[in-house]
Amino acid sequence: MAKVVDAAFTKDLPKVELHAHLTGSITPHCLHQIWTQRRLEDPNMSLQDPLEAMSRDKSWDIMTFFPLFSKYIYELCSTPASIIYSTNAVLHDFKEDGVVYLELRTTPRSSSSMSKDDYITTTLSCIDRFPDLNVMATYLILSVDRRNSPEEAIEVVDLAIRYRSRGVVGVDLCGDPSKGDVSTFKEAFHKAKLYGLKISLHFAEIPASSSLLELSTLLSFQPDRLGHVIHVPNEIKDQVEDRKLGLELCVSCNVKAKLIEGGVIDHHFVSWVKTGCPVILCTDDVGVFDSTLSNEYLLIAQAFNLSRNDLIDLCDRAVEAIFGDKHQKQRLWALINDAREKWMHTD
Ligand SMILES: CNc1ncnc2c1ncn2[C@@H]1O[C@H](COP(=O)(O)O)[C@@H](O)[C@H]1O
Repeated sequence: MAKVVDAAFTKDLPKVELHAHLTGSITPHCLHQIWTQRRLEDPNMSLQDPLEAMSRDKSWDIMTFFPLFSKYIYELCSTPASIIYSTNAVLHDFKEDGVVYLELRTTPRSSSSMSKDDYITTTLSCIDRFPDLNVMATYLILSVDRRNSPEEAIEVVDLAIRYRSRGVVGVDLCGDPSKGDVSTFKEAFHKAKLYGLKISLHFAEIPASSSLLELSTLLSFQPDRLGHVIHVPNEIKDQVEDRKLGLELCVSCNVKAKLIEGGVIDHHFVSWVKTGCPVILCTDDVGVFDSTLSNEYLLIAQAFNLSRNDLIDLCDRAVEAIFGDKHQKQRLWALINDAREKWMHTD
């Protein structure tokens, strides 16, 4: 009997998740709990119920997606209590899906009841206190938003340096790709590199953010990994391949936010997986796009006719690109070897 790739198999795979935005990973259900509590405290609160605002039949594009955070979820999750509740839920959800190593990324933000420092220490405390740390190791990446000023970007890097000993492993550049001038962040990313932080960059998400100038500037930041890599011109593709950069591919996000034309079968996974770059399947924003990491593996297997061994190999290569240390890598490779052994003997 052929050994099928099904949901039980992809859930059991020891997966690493390297591109998950914390706020985008909160489910509408969890946000609804926070909304309900807020309504009890303030019956005049006018924010829409997340079950409606983020209903599953809603369709997203670049114009509607980014304001969902800046104008809605950030309003809802603006207190330490809501950050604790939602971060714990996100950690629990990834662990339940069979994630064994997680790098969560988040943009430091403040509100009337917390500073950026408070936001980060609150998130790090949730990670420290997570009861299943031995099952799922979690690290934090701090994000610079493309709308940030150069000073704000340096502030993010300084925070990352300050909280390094507590589990911050790198910095990211994210946000609406139609906004901002990436060259203004040179100094910030240079400082990050100088202090030994790892760098991941959102790269070529839309045609407008894929000019030779922008992509060459981003490569000059010496990134360790790139996210999305959709509209990459050939000369830049060669450089990415030469450097063997880790590539964080977010299939459902790209399809559902219409960053690519067509469906999963049309995804650029197929062109990158043939290169020497480690390809890492990631969820991006599971709370919005409603596809868990195990489901991403299933979708890719179905679309490209991949076997169990192909998926185990994919998990194996992904480990090369983690920002964690060699002990984490050894732990992950041991888990992957165990999975290979187990599934070889299971129908
Ligand atoms: C198409 N995918 C994407 N492309 C670019 N940036 C994205 C993103 N998905 C999420 N973000 C960035 O992550 C923030 C939310 O999480 P945090 O508040 O940081 O935890 C968004 O505001 C956006 O800046």
